[in-house]
Amino acid sequence: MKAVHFGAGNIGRGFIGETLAENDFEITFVDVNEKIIDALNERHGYTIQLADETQKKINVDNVSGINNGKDPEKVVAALKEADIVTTAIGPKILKFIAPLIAQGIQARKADSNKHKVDVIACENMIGGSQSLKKEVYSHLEPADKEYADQTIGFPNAAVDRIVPLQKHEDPLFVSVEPFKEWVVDESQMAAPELKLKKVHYAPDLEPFIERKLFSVNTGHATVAYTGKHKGYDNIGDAIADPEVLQQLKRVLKETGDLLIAKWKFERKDHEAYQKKIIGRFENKYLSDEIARVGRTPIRKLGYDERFIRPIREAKERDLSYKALLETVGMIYTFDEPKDDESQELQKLLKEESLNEVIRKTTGLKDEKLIKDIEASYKKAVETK
Ligand SMILES: NC(=O)C1=CN([C@@H]2O[C@H](COP(=O)(O)OP(=O)(O)OC[C@H]3O[C@@H](n4cnc5c(N)ncnc54)[C@H](O)[C@@H]3O)[C@@H](O)[C@H]2O)C=CC1
Ligand SMILES: O=P(O)(O)OC[C@H]1O[C@](O)(CO)[C@@H](O)[C@@H]1O
Repeated sequence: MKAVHFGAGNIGRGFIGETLAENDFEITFVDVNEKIIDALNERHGYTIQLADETQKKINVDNVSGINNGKDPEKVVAALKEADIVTTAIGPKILKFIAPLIAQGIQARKADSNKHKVDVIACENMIGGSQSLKKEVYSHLEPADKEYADQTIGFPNAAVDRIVPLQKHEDPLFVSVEPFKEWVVDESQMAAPELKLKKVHYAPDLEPFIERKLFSVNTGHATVAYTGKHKGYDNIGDAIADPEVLQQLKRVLKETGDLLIAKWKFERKDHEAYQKKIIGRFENKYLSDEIARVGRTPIRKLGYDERFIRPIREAKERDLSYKALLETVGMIYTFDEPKDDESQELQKLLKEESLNEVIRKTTGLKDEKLIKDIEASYKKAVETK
């Protein structure tokens, strides 16, 4: 069976590739990074290493690569033959690969291919695959859409594994944490008979993705922004600081109370889940930069993202969101030269009123919340 995977980066090679290979797929990675694509085509395999005391190595074989910047027609040809399509490319990049996926669908239609296939976006976002579907459909004619409605699924998914930036001589080598969880919304699949082992299929993804995004991602980002505020550059150093750890625990208490109220998780199970997450962030075998975990702060400040959505929903339910607000204040002080969005945010704060920047970045219209964030930002500036 054949898989086409967009994004041969950290999670692409370090998690999705591993899982597809374990399920006996021949994998075609699609990426614009020439060095990675050349290495995949030279060696047709790469190694993953677990970041724990075992240092276990896992080989991923039967892989090749296509540079979509240079050879888009080869990507369309691969999509024509694919049994599954996956992405781990970044939420903002999905719209750039959508035209190619649309051409792949048109090529399958031209072949009268009735074989059903799922396109699964493995990105840290709510509704990733459905959002990709919208982009893809914007490039299709009505008859193509009808064909796609019958044969192509876009099931949302949640993927969880910490894969930091990689700095090895071998450009394909990836060091990953041992923990991994990939959940797919079964109700949105076109080909539910194709189930991957080691992937969990849920009748409703929402509780899973919210639990993951508002615990792992809100929590990790809190360590990054609080750590940066205190002058750290590395997640391990930041979380070793009792004040950063305390802020993480306060934030997780707030998102936990919301998740328990909303999805009726058992408190003791959820607390065990949170404890495990903190242990994952403290993993001494991983070296993770704050610049990576805090990357693209404007995206992370979004209306449906890991901070503003739990704040909005906690407010609606009369639950506390004090610590979340404090972290949001610190996000606006995140000045990271390696991150373009952080620089854009700092520029915005110099050129426009604070009120305007908060409205623009969060999409909020709630005056009280906007005022609260203003106060929280001012406090973060004073205490930096
Ligand atoms: N690294 C992690 O621990 C996790 C990441 N994710 C999600 O996975 C996605 C990817 O994250 P990472 O692997 O960390 O990033 P990454 O930067 O390592 O990988 C992204 C890859 O996409 C490629 N790319 C960028 N623009 C492209 C384009 N137009 N066409 C083809 N390829 C293009 C890049 O060259 C890169 O190889 C993100 O949405 C992230 O939220 C989800 C869970 C864990
Ligand atoms: O990819 P994003 O959304 O920038 O966020 C990075 C996140 O990815 C992870 O590595 C895994 O979900 C988290 O540790 C981190 O919070």
